[in-house]
Amino acid sequence: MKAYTVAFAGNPNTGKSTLFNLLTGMRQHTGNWAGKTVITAEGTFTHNGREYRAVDLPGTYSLYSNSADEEAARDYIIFEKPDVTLVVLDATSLERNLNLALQVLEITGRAVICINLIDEARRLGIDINLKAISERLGVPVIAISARNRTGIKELLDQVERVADGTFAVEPLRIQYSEEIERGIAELLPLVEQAVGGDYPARWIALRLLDGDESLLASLRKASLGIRVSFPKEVSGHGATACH
Ligand SMILES: Nc1nc2c(ncn2[C@@H]2O[C@H](COP(=O)(O)OP(=O)(O)OP(=O)(O)O)[C@@H](O)[C@H]2O)c(=O)[nH]1
Ligand SMILES: [Mg+2]
Repeated sequence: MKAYTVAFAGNPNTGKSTLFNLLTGMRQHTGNWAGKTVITAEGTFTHNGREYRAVDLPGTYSLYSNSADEEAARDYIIFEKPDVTLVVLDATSLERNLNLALQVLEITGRAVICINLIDEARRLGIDINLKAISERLGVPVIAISARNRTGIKELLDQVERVADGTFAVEPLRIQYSEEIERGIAELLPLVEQAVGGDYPARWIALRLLDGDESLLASLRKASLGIRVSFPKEVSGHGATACH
């Protein structure tokens, strides 16, 4: 049986490495300051008799191309195509953290949302409606405390269901302004032709509209060349940001 690959994505300091260490028995550095994980770490664990390869991605606030960390996390999800991307969120600042979850869902529906630090949220009196978030996002949403080791079995059960297709994901698709949607519609056939069906064409079209040169460079490196050049005034970030 082939091992499933699970990539851990999330904002800095949301407990990705704490969860990674708990599952793999490894000792990735953890700490309470941002940017601890700079090198992607790999380990393995088993659940229900199945082997999983865990990949701890650097913490990022987005998957645009603002830093080497963001490019590394983005490229891993796009090109390595993990069976499941586990998006680890901080339960005490969900609104900010959900931005990254939405971006991951634009790239892949094979995702599970892991709301970590639920112990801290409870202490602060924060009540989270997991069912409502799951229905809205179209993927499983589980609350855990990596520090207290609670919710881990439920989390891995859902990871398994997404990996083996038992959970039929329906990732939320963000509807942008008419102008942006028109741009996507124009670009989409060209992107699909260039990259084929294995890559997230809508996300790539969106990033091209935003002038994301770094993504283009990564596509070229993967021999998925798209012949586009950006006029200077178009280049930049933010036009399609979902925040
Ligand atoms: N209260 C509480 N603290 C946690 C929990 N999980 C992790 N932490 C703490 O949160 C801090 C950050 O944890 P890390 O695992 O280093 O976070 P990370 O997401 O890997 O951080 P980066 O590598 O910077 O992206 C550490 O001090 C952890 O002990 C949890 O479930 N509850
Ligand atoms: Mg880390």
